[in-house]
Amino acid sequence: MAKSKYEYVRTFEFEDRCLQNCWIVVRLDGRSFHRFTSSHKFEKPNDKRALELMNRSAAAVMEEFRDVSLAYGQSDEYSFILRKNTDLYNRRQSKIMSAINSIFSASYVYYWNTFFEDKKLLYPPSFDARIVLYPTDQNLRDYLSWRQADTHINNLYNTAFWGLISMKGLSNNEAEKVLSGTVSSEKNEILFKECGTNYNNELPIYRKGTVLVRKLVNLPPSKSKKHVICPLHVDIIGDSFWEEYNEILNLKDLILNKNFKPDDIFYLVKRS
Ligand SMILES: Nc1nc2c(ncn2[C@@H]2O[C@H](COP(=O)(O)OP(=O)(O)OP(=O)(O)O)[C@@H](O)[C@H]2O)c(=O)[nH]1
Ligand SMILES: [Mg+2]
Ligand SMILES: [Mg+2]
Repeated sequence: MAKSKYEYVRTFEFEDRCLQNCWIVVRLDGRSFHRFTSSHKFEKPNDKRALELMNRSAAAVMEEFRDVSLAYGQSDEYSFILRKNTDLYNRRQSKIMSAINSIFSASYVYYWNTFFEDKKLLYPPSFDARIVLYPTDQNLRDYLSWRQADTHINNLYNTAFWGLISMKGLSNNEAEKVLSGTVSSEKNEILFKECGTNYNNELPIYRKGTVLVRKLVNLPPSKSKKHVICPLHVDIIGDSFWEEYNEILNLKDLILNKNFKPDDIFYLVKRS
């Protein structure tokens, strides 16, 4: 086909392929969610429905892209891990990042009413995105450990902060002063003594965040093998998670999961 004289503009495009052999991590974060969560009166410090909406939207990304082998979310952020040998979009950064952000953001709006039946969406939420490449398995695990440690630090602080305000009647400034300079064990103790709350009894979804993993399971009634995405609220810093889900780092196919109970929460991947 003859080329038009305008064709040369393509030469301005640049190559943005992710380096081979690296884990690709896409992290999304809600833009100005301090404002968004207060406009929509999210519960403090954690709104379970909002976290479940984030999880549903992240599962939509995993339904679309098989090469996302794991995702981890907390607060207004989600990280998506693509297999290190993926050739999705020829590993082009801008394509991968923008497609994931778009599916996630659209799903967040699409599923809003499923989780907030009684709340109207007042304005369009939006998310920023970045992409980071990690060359070693250890780097990838350290990245995920960093995000889960962040979940713990923020959630312990927020639980103590809002506990002092709602149960002890302190002002924001007073609560901030009580917690200033305290280490984790002191925050745990303040929560227990002042608010009667044992931090360990807080919901795992708040304390650990959510990791989305793929499983191959037998589902009733036909008992046929189905590919599902399961939200887990478990430790991903230690070795046991990585031993149980060793196919993720070893880039192996899923094997039938015998521990799966059909009343576990899961999202069915429709196109097999
Ligand atoms: N009430 C409530 N607020 C939440 C919840 N999850 C997240 N947030 C709010 O969302 C904010 C997320 O923090 P950041 O991502 O650092 O800040 P941001 O306001 O989104 O600003 P940028 O990310 O820089 O655009 C928190 O500071 C909270 O104000 C929740 O479950 N309940
Ligand atoms: Mg944010
Ligand atoms: Mg954030």
